Amino acid sequence: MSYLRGWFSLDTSATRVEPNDSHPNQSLSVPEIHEEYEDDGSDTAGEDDAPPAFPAINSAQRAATSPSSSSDSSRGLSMPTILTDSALMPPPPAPGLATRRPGVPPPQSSSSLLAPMATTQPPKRPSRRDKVALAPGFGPLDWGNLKSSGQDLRGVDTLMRIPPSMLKLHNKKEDAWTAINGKVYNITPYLPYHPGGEKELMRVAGRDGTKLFSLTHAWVNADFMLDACLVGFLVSEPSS
Ligand code: HEM
Repeated sequence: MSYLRGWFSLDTSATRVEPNDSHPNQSLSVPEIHEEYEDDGSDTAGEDDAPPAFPAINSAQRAATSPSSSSDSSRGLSMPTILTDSALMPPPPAPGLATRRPGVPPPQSSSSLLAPMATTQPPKRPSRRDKVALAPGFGPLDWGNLKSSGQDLRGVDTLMRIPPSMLKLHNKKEDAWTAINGKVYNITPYLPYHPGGEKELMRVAGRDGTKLFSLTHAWVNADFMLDACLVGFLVSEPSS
């Protein structure tokens, strides 16, 4: 501790630094550097500067270490214990990745590190019931091309006001109309392009198909799909 005294006392051993030209108002008191920092015990009777044992003598950490080094540890000089393989936590009993099969659940084990079941299922195949093989040249892009070709897909000269009794007359494949959201479309040209098949599409021929259409695929934009097939607007039956 004696070496610290030089910092706090203004005794004569402090070297005075005279102000120089560049800092005329400053003066610094620099302690004289002592030869050695070791405590000689002469003026610090009763003080103990030895660092505390770490871990503390009675700590749980020390109690957990090997008793063979107890004599060293009491002086805080113990070496850390190096764990052998058998002292380490054993690895989980998971089977290798090579044994995993998609769709086959891993053996039930709470300690398994395998991915959860949901990610081992094979992709779901679409239901065959709804799948319809479209003829070559009748895909969505082909329908888009036909719509923009300028070909007449309406079959009428002007847009009409169409009551249900008139709609009803157009229920054949060669002449099929349906109403979706108040608009009447000629669906005959679209029949071979419909991804759900002709048969399903014909279920709404000659009638208001809004409900069945929305129940089947509300996300499909009929307005856009059939804009080139618009023939008129559904109106209520005229009272005669
Ligand atoms: C009247 C106007 C209709 C239009 C413009 C239309 C259009 C479409 C379109 C664009 C798809 C493909 C949807 C997708 O991949 O997400 C589709 C699929 C389908 N549509 Fe329609 N549809 C119409 C009416 C109907 C009707 C009345 C039915 C009968 C219930 C129907 C049954 C189906 C079915 C089952 C599919 C699924 C086909 C598959 O994924 O393989 N559609 N339709």
